[in-house]
Amino acid sequence: MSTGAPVRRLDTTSAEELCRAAEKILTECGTSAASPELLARVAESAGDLNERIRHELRPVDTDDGLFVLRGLAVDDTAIGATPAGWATAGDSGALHDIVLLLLATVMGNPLAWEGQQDGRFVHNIVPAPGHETAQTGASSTVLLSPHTEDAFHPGRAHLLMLGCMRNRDNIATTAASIRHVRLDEADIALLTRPLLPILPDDAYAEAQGFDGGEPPCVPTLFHAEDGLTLRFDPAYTPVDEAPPAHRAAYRRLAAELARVSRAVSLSPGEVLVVDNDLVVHGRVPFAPRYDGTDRWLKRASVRVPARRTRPLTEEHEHGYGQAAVEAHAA
Ligand SMILES: O=C(O)CCC(=O)C(=O)O
Ligand SMILES: [Fe+2]
Repeated sequence: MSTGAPVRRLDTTSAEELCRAAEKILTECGTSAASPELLARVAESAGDLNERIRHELRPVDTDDGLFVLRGLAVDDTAIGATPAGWATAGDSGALHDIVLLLLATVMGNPLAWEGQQDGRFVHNIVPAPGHETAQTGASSTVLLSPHTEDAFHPGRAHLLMLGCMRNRDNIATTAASIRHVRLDEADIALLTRPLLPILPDDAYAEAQGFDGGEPPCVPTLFHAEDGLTLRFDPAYTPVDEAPPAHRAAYRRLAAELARVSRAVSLSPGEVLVVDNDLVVHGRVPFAPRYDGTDRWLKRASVRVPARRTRPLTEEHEHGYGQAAVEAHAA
């Protein structure tokens, strides 16, 4: 069930075609872990997918800044137990990693990070013991505050994909679009000024130790050709260092995002696609089960070549020494 999110539906033939393509690649490569061979096979296979699949994966085209793709199936028995953490997930649900990579490749260029989840292109998002209150995907009992994915980095995704494997308690992802927010011109003017840095989040231990330069100050809002975009991660932004007027504007933006926030509870097989320049996402708190039946999402990040949704000055940021790795040659 998804509350109010635009839905796009893959027909059965297309879903089967995707599944067969993924099975073939998995048989040939034996794993969904990144390798040049796997990525080459994904690129080739994505190029052969039918027109209807391409149509359903057209760019996000409403102010909601997201859509839910339905029609794919997940066999709850075949995927096995929910892994106890990303580090031990290995090839669990590998077929679905490859399906997600194929979809990501139709929409753009999948991204991986050397410093996150062993450089995999598809991440496992599961609650992990000891991380309950972290501000990362591994948390559970706290609200994961609304954020732009990898906001600290100039190479962050344009699109974020969350594919649902299991979600027995219907735990919602939250999503709030900057295009639904009401702010006055003075607040917008303040928030388009580069006054505050966004520091690397707790999923990036190495980047947090970076000593190769000062954290760059970045604007929170940006006037792109087709409207406002945002780069927002309050849990990793030292908002208290800004002058009072700026702080107040930042708080009003946060309140507006909370006001327009929607809950999207994914069912197995559904894939949520979020425009990471328009929408901040998070997750409601929940009680982890830790018995192999926990909520389990697969996450992929996508760069869309030639998108003009960000200030050009981002190109000069050091990115805290983290390198985003693109799956396919540009
Ligand atoms: O668990 C969720 O619904 C979202 C978690 C999250 O922020 C992410 O995976 O990037
Ligand atoms: Fe996230």
